[in-house]
Amino acid sequence: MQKAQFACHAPIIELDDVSFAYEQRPVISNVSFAVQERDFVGVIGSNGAGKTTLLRMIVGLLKPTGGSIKLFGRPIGQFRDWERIGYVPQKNSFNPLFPATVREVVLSGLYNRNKLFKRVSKADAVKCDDALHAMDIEDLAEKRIGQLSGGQQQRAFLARALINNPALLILDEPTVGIDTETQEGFFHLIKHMHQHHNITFLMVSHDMEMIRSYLGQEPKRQAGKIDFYVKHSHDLEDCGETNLTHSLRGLRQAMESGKVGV
Ligand SMILES: Nc1ncnc2c1ncn2[C@@H]1O[C@H](COP(=O)(O)OP(=O)(O)OP(=O)(O)O)[C@@H](O)[C@H]1O
Repeated sequence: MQKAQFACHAPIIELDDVSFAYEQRPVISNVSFAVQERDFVGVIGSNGAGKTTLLRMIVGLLKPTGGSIKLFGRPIGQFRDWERIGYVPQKNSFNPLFPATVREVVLSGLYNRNKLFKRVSKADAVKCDDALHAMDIEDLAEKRIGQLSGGQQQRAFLARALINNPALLILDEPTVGIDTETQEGFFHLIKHMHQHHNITFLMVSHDMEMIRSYLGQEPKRQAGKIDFYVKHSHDLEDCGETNLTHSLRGLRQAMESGKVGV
C-alpha cells in the first residue's frame, strides 16, 4: 500500500514571534519556530533562558504576551485535543510529599483539565496497566510516588505521558538527577519511540552529548538564549507506526528482547 506522501510532515507546533514576560519582566522575546510531525527537537539554553516557560506556553499553561502558537495546525486558543500531547514537567516541579500512588499518577494523565475527578472506567484501567507494563513498573503501581527513586519516578511520569498514546511528547529535562546508566537507558527508550513510533519529540536537555550523538549537531549554549536542534522526520526511513496503540505492548516486547531499556 502506498503511503500518503506528506503524512510525516504535518506541522505539529508553530511559534510565530512569541514573547513572554512575568509581570513586565521579559523572559522570551520574538521566538519563531516550527516543529513538524516526527521531528525530534532538542531545546538548549542557559539557566533562566526561558525553556520551561516556553514549554508551559506550548502546553497551554501560560499565555504568550506576544505572538501566536498553533498546535496541530490550530490556533492554541481553539485547540482541544490535549490528549494528543504528553508532557513530562521538570522533576523539581513535583512535590514528593503528594499523597498519590504511582497508579493514580499514571491515571491522572487520562483526565483533561475539565475532568479531573472522572471515574476510572475498565478501558482506562487497561490503558494504565499497559503504560505501567511498558515502563516496567507494574510492581510499583501501589507505592506512593514520593517513595520512588529518581529513575523510577521518571518512568512513572513517562508512563503518565504515554497513557493517551500521544502524537507529541514534551519533556523538560527528563534525566536530571538520574545516574548515567539510567540516563542512557532512558535515552535509548526515547530514541526507540522516535524511530519506531510516529511520535514527535520536543525535549529540553542539558545533555550536549545526546544532541551531538543523536541530532548530529554541535550545540552552543548562548547566555540568555534558547536554541533549537532538530532531527527532521525526513532523516528517518519511513513514517513508522501511525501511533502507539498496539505499541505500548510492542515497546515492552522490544525492551524485553534487549533492544531498548531504562
Ligand atoms: N512564576 C514565575 N514568576 C516570575 N518569574 C519566573 C517565574 N517562573 C520563572 N521565572 C523566571 O523566568 C526566567 C525563565 O525561567 P525558566 O524556568 O523558564 O528558565 P529555564 O530556561 O527553564 O531555566 P533552567 O535551565 O534553570 O531550568 C527565570 O529568570 C525565572 O526566574
